[in-house]
Amino acid sequence: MIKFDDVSKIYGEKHAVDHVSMEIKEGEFFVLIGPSGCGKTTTLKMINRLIPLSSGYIYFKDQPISSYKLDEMRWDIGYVLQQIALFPHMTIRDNIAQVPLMKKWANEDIDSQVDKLLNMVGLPAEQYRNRMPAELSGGQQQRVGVVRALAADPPVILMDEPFSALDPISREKLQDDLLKLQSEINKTIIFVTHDITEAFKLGDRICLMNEGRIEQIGAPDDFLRQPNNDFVRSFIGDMSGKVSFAEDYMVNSPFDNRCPVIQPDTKMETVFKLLQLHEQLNVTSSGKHYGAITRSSVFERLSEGGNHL
Ligand SMILES: Nc1ncnc2c1ncn2[C@@H]1O[C@H](COP(=O)(O)OP(=O)(O)OP(=O)(O)O)[C@@H](O)[C@H]1O
Repeated sequence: MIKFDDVSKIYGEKHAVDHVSMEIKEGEFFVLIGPSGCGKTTTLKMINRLIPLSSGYIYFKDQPISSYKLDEMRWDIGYVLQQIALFPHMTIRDNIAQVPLMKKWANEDIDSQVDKLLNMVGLPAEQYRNRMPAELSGGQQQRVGVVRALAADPPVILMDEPFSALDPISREKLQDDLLKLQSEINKTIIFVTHDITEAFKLGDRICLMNEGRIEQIGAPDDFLRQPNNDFVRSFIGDMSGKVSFAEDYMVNSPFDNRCPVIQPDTKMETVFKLLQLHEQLNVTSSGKHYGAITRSSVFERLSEGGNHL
């Protein structure tokens, strides 16, 4: 869907992005992560031509991005920022309707699209479509930002730290909702964050950058099992402790035969996500409820040396 071929961006002497080649597949949730200043935002903004390339090529649907008419390309690539700027004098509906209007959608199609998307992100359309932005909380405005980016049905959405200004609870909720939304609409999402937990939770694949270069690209599991080098190891450092815990859990879990979500062949990253990112798992099998387990109860019992959960 998006391909980088030896792309660089140079400011003066500095390579903000340094000979990057990578491919982002259709329908993929692709996360760009790395320390501050490593080139994440520059990489993202080159895709929708907010920043011109110094050298190399970026392809969108097999065509160089420079071959598209700028407006039309941007309509096909939604964009969500950390601080979304809704037009304060327009209703939520009108804010969302801007790109569909430019694409000359019929009013009734716009209305049904706005309502459908608002409902999908947990803002019942009846209640929210006619409100003004000032009547929404920060988290609700961020949801509208996601809807606005999706409004004209673009195949690709770029997201630049969209949840980083939110409190942890709203942030986790929005991450969950975005994952659910992604499973329903199956867009290609390229998501910038500097939060490793967020990257592991959301990403099908993660691209870890450092000083404009790619240190590693792969599924979360690849990072955990086969970090490319010391930089990767130290970047995911905190995560590795959690991994050995998840591995212990896999080995010692008495739930293997009962828990429908954790089976002996369940990918480690799935177990990891379940345990680290959900405080509680409800364990059921064949309609029978075995009760709820939490991370801390697993921890406690494993550390007692037993596997008698
Ligand atoms: N317009 C500019 N002029 C000069 N240097 C720039 C410009 N924009 C970015 N840079 C430099 O390019 C490098 C990459 O910046 P970029 O914003 O892509 O990093 P980032 O990984 O997104 O960082 P952060 O996580 O802090 O947002 C940085 O060293 C930055 O100082």
